[in-house]
Amino acid sequence: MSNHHTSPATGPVIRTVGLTRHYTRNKQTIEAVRGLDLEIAPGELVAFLGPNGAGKSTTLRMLTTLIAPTSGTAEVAGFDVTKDRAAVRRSIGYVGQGNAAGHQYRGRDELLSQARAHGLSRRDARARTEELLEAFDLTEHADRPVSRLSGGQRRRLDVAIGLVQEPTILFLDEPSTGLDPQNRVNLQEQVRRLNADLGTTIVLTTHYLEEADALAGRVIVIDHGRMIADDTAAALKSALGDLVSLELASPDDALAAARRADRLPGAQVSVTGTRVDLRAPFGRDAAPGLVADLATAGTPVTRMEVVGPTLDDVFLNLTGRSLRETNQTDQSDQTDQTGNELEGEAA
Ligand SMILES: Nc1ncnc2c1ncn2[C@@H]1O[C@H](COP(=O)(O)OP(=O)(O)OP(=O)(O)O)[C@@H](O)[C@H]1O
Repeated sequence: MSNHHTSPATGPVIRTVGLTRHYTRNKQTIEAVRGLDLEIAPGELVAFLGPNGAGKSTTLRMLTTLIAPTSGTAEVAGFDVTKDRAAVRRSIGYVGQGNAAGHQYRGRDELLSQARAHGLSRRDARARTEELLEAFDLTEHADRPVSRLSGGQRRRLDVAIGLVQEPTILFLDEPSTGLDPQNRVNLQEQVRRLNADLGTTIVLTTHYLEEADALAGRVIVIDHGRMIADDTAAALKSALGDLVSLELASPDDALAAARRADRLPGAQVSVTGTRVDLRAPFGRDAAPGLVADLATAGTPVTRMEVVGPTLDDVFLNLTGRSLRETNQTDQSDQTDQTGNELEGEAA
């Protein structure tokens, strides 16, 4: 089902073994990333999904050579991120969480000079610039100094700048944070196109479930510095299965129905009053048979609802917490964003 396993002909473009990063804060050790083993093949589109503070940015910053691993190794484009930093940097594009554009410049000029710096002809540079301005809804703001753009407009410009050079491996750290839904969709479209048309390997972080789901490809779920799942969104969801909710005539009937539902392979069953919730792989397919059985047994179902699983259900099942709630309540880790150390000059 999943197509992300390395093909023997090419080998991975990103490989980590036991990749680990600790921080020390107030004499306490924070294990931001704990023993990550990962292989990403050329042309994959991978989303790291996890709540704030899960270790997504730290992983990306190690892979882009901005910070050094505490232990373990990582190779990007065949180069070691600690021994061969310059070579790694030449091979990748990176859009961090901060702002990339110079404040006094105009957005259009920033894009143009980036495009020229990456070797595009004047004509191609102009075409690429206009295309990106259009794609990110920036055309009418393109002649304003960056300092006078809104936060969302600046974020869009950052991502556009990261896309100018069309690198073979592109890292995007929370590219759509701060974007409105329309621009988020535009961005996803750009990312998908880059991946599909040019075969660019793309690794991005997100805490938006919808984004990881929509970009599909491969989703790596990270929590507390560890990889807790790694597959396509579709596979992660289908392994969890559909939620089938049955309404019975009485609580006693509900208990009887639950006992029957419990026999389905892989079923997780709970009863609330007259309602039976059943989560099972292929729950949708099993539901009609179950309903028929219950009718025969004299405990008929009065109402049934089948809901497909979401990635949030997947996260909830793995961690016992909802990713949505985790992101709403766990804002404390956000405060440290600017305190990130930078070892050596930026890429
Ligand atoms: N420079 C730093 N010094 C100390 N602790 C840090 C530093 N950078 C990150 N951390 C801690 O490491 C853990 C992982 O942080 P990281 O930024 O990698 O998470 P994240 O999943 O990217 O979250 P976010 O979505 O908020 O960026 C958090 O507990 C964070 O507070």
